[in-house]
Amino acid sequence: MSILSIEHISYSYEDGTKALKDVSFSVEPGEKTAFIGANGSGKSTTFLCLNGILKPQAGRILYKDKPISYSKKELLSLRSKVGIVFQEPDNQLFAASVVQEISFGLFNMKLPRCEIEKKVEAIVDYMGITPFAQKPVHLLSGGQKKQVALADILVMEPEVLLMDEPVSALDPVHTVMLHEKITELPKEGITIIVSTHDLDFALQWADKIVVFHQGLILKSGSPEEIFMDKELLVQAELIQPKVIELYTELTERGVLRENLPVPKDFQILKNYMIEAYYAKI
Ligand SMILES: Nc1ncnc2c1ncn2[C@@H]1O[C@H](COP(=O)(O)OP(=O)(O)OP(=O)(O)O)[C@@H](O)[C@H]1O
Repeated sequence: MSILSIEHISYSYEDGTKALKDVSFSVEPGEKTAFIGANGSGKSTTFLCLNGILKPQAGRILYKDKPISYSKKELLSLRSKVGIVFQEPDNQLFAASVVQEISFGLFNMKLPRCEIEKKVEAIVDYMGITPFAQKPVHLLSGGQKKQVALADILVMEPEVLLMDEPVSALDPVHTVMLHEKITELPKEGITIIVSTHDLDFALQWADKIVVFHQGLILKSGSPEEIFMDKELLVQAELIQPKVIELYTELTERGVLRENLPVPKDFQILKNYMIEAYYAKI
């Protein structure tokens, strides 16, 4: 069973921009998927369709193999299971204080106050936002808003998390923290789709990469399949991660032996080189 799939969807905005043209793909439960593609290639529009905010003019979206019907009740139910963290947190945050913001959805679900307080406290702690938990949202920095936006969604315990550019505006420490969280969450059964321009992160993190270009999906596959395909990357206006470029060159020059697994980061490549060095002396 796929948890989320789209079949032949097309979406045009009111001004006539054809943002998606016959796009199909599916995501399995617990899978870590990265959407990559140049600016304006259709990644965010796909997110908005997946969460039911936009309704495609053609094609259909299935949640757990059942097509979504767009009735008010079903959309509410879909959005409680498929949470979206927007690229711009200001599109998502509107309550006065951080704690009120994170509690809002739980109050809407009419949970008992003590349960709400417990859940909010746990998520504030998990996301490391205790130092500014009582602050008004509009006084937070861009990166802090980003953390609150994620807490806001996580507290609702979604089954699928859509994250549009999750680390833009985050400093290095919070980038690492967020990367750790989105590596941990799938182990707890949450399916995550991330839209990112950070191809090094996509290579390390994702199980599956989906390449967007001008409203089309050019290819989806494992990080190795995608990032070793230089022609595809040129067509998609993307740049091959440096670690793969170097690995390819070292293999072609015979410095590294053939058939070593594609390295996901420079630490692995360094280990290959140390091994190659000792094999030669
Ligand atoms: N509200 C809108 N009205 C009209 N056109 C839009 C609207 N939102 C997006 N578009 C257009 O739809 C196309 C796809 O945009 P989308 O935001 O989905 O791309 P993206 O891949 O997420 O880009 P980025 O990497 O820059 O965030 C672009 O041509 C964009 O200009």
